[in-house]
Amino acid sequence: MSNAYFEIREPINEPYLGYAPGSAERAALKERLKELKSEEIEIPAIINGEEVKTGRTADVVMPHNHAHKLGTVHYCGEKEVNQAIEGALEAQKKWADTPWQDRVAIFLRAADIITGPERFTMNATTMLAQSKTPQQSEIEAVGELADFFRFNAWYLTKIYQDQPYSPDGMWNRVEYRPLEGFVFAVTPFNFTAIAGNLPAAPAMCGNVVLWKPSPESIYSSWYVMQVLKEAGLPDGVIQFLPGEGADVGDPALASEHLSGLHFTGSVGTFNHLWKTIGNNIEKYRTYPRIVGETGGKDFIFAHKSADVDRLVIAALRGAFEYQGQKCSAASRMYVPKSLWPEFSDKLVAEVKKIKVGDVEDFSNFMGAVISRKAFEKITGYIDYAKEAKDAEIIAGGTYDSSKGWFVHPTVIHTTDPHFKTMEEEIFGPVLTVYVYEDKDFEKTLDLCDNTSPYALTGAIWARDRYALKQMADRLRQSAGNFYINDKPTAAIVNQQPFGGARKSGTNDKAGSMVNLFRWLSMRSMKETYQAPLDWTYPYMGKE
Ligand SMILES: NC(=O)c1ccc[n+]([C@@H]2O[C@H](COP(=O)([O-])OP(=O)(O)OC[C@H]3O[C@@H](n4cnc5c(N)ncnc54)[C@H](O)[C@@H]3O)[C@@H](O)[C@H]2O)c1
Ligand SMILES: N[C@@H](CCC=O)C(=O)O
Repeated sequence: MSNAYFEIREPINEPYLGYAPGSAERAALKERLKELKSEEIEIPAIINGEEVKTGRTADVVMPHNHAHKLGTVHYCGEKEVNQAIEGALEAQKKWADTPWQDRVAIFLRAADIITGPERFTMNATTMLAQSKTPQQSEIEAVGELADFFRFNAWYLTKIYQDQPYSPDGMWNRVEYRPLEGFVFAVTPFNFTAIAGNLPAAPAMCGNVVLWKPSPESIYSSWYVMQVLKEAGLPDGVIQFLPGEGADVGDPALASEHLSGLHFTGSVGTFNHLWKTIGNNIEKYRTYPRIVGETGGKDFIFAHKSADVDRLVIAALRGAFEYQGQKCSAASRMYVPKSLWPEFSDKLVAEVKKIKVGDVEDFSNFMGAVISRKAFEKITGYIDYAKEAKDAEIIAGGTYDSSKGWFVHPTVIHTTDPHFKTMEEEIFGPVLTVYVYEDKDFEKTLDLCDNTSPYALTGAIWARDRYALKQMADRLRQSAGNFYINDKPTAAIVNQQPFGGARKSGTNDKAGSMVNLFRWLSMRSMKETYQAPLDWTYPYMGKE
């Protein structure tokens, strides 16, 4: 390979297709959905490029039609994890020395496969596996995933170019090495883009990765792995290890070669993984980097000067798109008394128009929640609100699990700012609103800041500029992604780097240079042109 100094063009965000009636993309997507549904697939592990069928299987079904089987997945355990670690360390010898341009070319090619020939496969598999509408699937399984690959490739070149100062007589250099060992990527069910990015970002930096996808979205994760293989990812660089959490997690975290954890999921799982790493700390050859993005209790805070019509739409989309199963979803709201009658009338009227059902019916705005477990958790909160004296359900509150895990968009009005559903992450289509006295604006900002242990996303609404400033200042630590007169969801790579602090995670912003730095270990190098020939210093000279 030539030693030429290569550059890649600054990417732009992938434009989304609209899937409007009569469009070619709508017809193509419907066709792909039909094809995929007509077949059952077998999902093995992939270790060193080989398909491994363990025989410990589980059914893969659709959340909106749980009787429909999409396939069978083979689960891994300690034996397969240990094989994967050994194979990854072997693959690392070549991969870590592969020039950056050859590494990133694979991910740039994968982005073009995702947005080109496999676009409708990517969209359709996420619709079927995670019950997303075509819109919700397009923005992430196609748009965001391709953006992650393209922008991370570009950021990486910027990092490599960042070099230290060299005074006369020397050349100071920094080498951005991959970590020594393997990175363990553990991914959540709700975003195919996150599932793909968590193993890909460290791999692009020259690391080898064990990827444990979520059992609840294994179907779309499998297709991401196929795209990476198709793009030329060498064997062993990303080991695909489906399985139950601890079956894969315990042996991976017990290895002396663990060099990093790239996690997105719930705070409970992250705390467990962090503690396990802490307990194993003496074993490791290097201190593992720990990156984890976790839950949220995301807010919308309205001032009395807010534009009510726009606020209603932001609340509806922010709370109910993808059934509220976004870590960023609006789940608590603070509305001043002076706006409440108009706001609640309009919000309830709009929520009543929402259609919930099979995502293959494109007139639906919402599909099903991911699993029986999620359904029971969410409906438990709804039932709790139904019984509570200090809360009233003003929209929704109904659910049906006979065919799929359907929960209707639900709005709770509470008189208690610490009501259970104002404080705990529900991860479903439930929005709780607390109405405050206009004169208590400042006190309510304090309340908003102190109510939840999370600090992921938040949105403030006002026309009054001074009020906006006051809100932004007071809520500075309340959200890592902060929105002004917008909904708190739908961050875009390279536009709103994503992540939160407090109990929402380490805020290492997915799809940013900050994230990539976590998978690189700097080696400072100083080359001296004329090393001294004399060990004495001038101050030692005779007076
Ligand atoms: N902050 C963010 O960027 C962000 C993005 C998406 C989702 N989330 C959060 O993720 C959660 C929803 O996702 P979920 O239900 O998939 O989360 P989860 O914590 O239940 O699972 C996440 C992953 O961890 C795995 N896991 C569980 N126990 C494990 C163990 N002992 N060892 C190894 N792996 C283990 C699961 O199998 C899954 O792959 C919500 O809390 C949501 O807020 C956060
Ligand atoms: N990045 C997504 C949320 C990812 C978490 O689920 C958003 O901004 O809505």
